[in-house]
Amino acid sequence: MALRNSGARLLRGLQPFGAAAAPNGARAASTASANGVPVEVHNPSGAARVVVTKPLPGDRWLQILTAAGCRVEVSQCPDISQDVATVKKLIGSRCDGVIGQLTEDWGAELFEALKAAGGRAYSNYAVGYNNVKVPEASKRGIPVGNTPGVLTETTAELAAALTLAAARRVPEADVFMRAGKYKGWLPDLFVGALLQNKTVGIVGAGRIGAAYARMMVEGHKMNLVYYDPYPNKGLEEYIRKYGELLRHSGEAPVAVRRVETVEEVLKEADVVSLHCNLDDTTRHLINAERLRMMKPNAVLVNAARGPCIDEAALVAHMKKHPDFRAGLDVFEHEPAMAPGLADLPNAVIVPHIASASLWTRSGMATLAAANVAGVIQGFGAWAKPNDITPFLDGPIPSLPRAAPSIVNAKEVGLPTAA
Ligand SMILES: O=C(O)C(=O)CO
Repeated sequence: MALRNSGARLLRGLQPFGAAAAPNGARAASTASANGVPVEVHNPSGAARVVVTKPLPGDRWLQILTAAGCRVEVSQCPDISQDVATVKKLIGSRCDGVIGQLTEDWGAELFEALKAAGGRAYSNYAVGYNNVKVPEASKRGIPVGNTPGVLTETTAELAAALTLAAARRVPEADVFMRAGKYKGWLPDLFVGALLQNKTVGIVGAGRIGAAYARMMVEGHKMNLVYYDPYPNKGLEEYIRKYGELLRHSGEAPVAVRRVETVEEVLKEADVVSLHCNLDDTTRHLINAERLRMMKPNAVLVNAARGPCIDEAALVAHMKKHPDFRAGLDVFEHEPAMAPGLADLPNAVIVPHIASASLWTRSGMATLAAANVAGVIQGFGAWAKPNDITPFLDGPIPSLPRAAPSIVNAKEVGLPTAA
């Protein structure tokens, strides 16, 4: 069921993102039609045409594109997910670049349409890009951007919130209160799990996984066990130093250990949080067999990608083990949920909002725009993709002359720019 944009905005209680924003020096938006799809047009006389498939928050992204001489057309299509046919209409016969969404299927058909329209750049408005068949873009010489760095803490905070909510049964207790069922304090009312001094396990110790691990280790003095094909020495060092600090203060120190297999994490941890990319090696990483390896009262958190968990197997496991808890931000077949999931009191479920802080969502827009504007202006790929802060504030004319994060820079021969 496609929710209409306007309805969704009402639900969020927000003004439409970017509507009629007139960035410095640019004229206010007008409306037009791109092959029947309504669009809002900014900087109509811009030399390069850039399509943005959804309204985005803030207006720095628009300032960046208009300063780069782009005419910007923002889709006003009311469907939440725009299908390939709609995006092709938006691309039309001339399009220099697109900022697209993780809900769109960017494969051969769309990259062919973009190439045929003279397209030179694509950026996902997301750090994850499992919706993008990058080799199809590379084959056509189109750089693909993403938005790392600005989601790290926001996403990790939501994963931590899901962990606490699941461990301490917050949504269940909230529903109970609202139903007027609270008749007085009881020793056994909504008894949950204490996190302090337990073991948190993470699968994937990249930026977001490491930030989450720090939050759980520092905040709750948990020990960390992690699986990642590559050691995260910085994280290990940080936790060792924190352990030393605790020891000096007369407290039990915390420990960190990298293990060789996902199974070791699952067997050992009281809380397991997934922070891996979705690819063929991580699809159904958590299946019935691996769920059985976990402690029957463990907490499983997923703010990565839904298909990393076999959701039907999870539902069956949670029915059998009512003390097993899950905190899920993402779902295998979004926006649908596996039958029975929504009825489980031991599941905490939220609608893919891990990156939903205004700072992050605006920063993602800035980075996506800088990716597209950078490539269109002939800049190379930013040499320090782990430090995108120079793009986030400061006057637009002084931005680095680079595209902040291009995932296939090497494949398309984009040079590195400092
Ligand atoms: O950026 C991503 O990959 C998301 O899932 C949404 O923020």
